[in-house]
Amino acid sequence: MVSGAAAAERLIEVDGVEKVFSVRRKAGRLRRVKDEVRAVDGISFRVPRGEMVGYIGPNGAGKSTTIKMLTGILVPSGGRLRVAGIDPARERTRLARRIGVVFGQRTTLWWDLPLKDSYELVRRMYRVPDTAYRANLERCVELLDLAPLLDVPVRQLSLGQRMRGDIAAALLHDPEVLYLDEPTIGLDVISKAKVREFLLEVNAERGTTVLLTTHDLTDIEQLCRRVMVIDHGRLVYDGGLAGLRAAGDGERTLVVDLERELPPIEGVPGARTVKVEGPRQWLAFPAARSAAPLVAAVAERYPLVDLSVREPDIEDVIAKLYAGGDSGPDSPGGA
Ligand SMILES: Nc1ncnc2c1ncn2[C@@H]1O[C@H](COP(=O)(O)OP(=O)(O)OP(=O)(O)O)[C@@H](O)[C@H]1O
Repeated sequence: MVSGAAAAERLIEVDGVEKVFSVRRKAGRLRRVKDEVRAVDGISFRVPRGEMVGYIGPNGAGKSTTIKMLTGILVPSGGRLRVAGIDPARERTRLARRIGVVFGQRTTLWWDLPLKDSYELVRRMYRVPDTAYRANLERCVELLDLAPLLDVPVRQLSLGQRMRGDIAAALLHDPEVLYLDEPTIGLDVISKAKVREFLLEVNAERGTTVLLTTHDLTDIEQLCRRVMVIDHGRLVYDGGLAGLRAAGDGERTLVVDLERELPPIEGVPGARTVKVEGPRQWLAFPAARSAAPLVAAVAERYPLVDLSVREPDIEDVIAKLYAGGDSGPDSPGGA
C-alpha cells in the first residue's frame, strides 16, 4: 500500500501507457486494409502536486492523445494511469471534479450564452458551493480582466477573450490538476502574456498542478521548470530546461562589441567566430563550458567595449532532439 501522503505527492502517475488506434486505409480501388497507429507507445512519468510541467513534441507526436487519456476521454490500450488516485477511464465523472481542461482549439463555453451564464452552468454542473464559486469567479475576473466581457455572448468574443473565458471556466470548481492543450495558440503577445501571468499566479496561490502542451516555447520557458518531450509516441526527454539545452548539444554565444571593426576574432580556445557585423562579433562555444576564460582571452588581445552571453536557442535544441527521434539523450521518464 502507498501511504496517503505519497499518493498525493504523485498526483499524476503514468506507467507504460499505450494508445493504439485502428485505422482503415485504402489499398487499391476497392480493397481496404487495417492499419495500427501507435499514438502513444509506452510512456511513463510522474507529476507531483503543485508542479507545472511542459509537454511538447512535433505535430502528431501523441500529446493530445496523452491528455485525452488523462481526462478519461480515451481509454488506454495498455499500461496504468492514475490521476489523484483515480483511474480516469473507469471513473471519468468522479475525476471530472478534480481536474480542469482547456483545449485551445475548442471552447467548452456555450456559444450563444453570455460568459456569466456559461459560468453559472459550470457552477451547477459541478455543484460548486456558493462561497467558493463567488471567490473563484471574482479572482478570475480580476486577474483575467473579464469584467467587461461577462455580459457578452461567447460567439462575439475574440480568440484571446474567449481563451481567458475558457481558462476561468476550467478553474471555477477548484480543480487540483489543470490540463492545458495549446492555451496560447493564435493569441497576440499581450493576451499570451496575460494568460501566462495568470497561470503562474494560480499555480503559486492554489498550488494547482499544471500539465501544458504548447508549440510556443516561450510558454515553457516562462512557466515550466520541467519539460517532457514526446516524439513518435515515446518520451525522449524528461527533465529541466537547462538540461534540455545541454542535451541538444546546444551552444552558447558570446557577443562582443569591440572598439572598432576588426577581422574575425581568432585564437580563442574552444570558441569559433560565427558572425561579424561592424564592431560586433559572435563567438559560439559549448553550452556546458564557462564563458569566463573566453572573455579573458578576448579581453587580453582585443579592444573590448562590451559583451553579453546568449543561451542556446531552445527552438534549435528541440529541433535537434526531434530529429534524433527515440534515440534521444535521456531515457523515458529519466532525469
Ligand atoms: N481518433 C484517432 N484515430 C486514429 N488516429 C488518431 C486518432 N487520434 C490521433 N490519431 C493519430 O495519433 C497520432 C498522435 O496524435 P495526437 O493528436 O495525440 O498528436 P499531437 O502530439 O497532439 O499533435 P499536434 O501537435 O498536431 O496536436 C497521430 O498520428 C494522429 O494521426
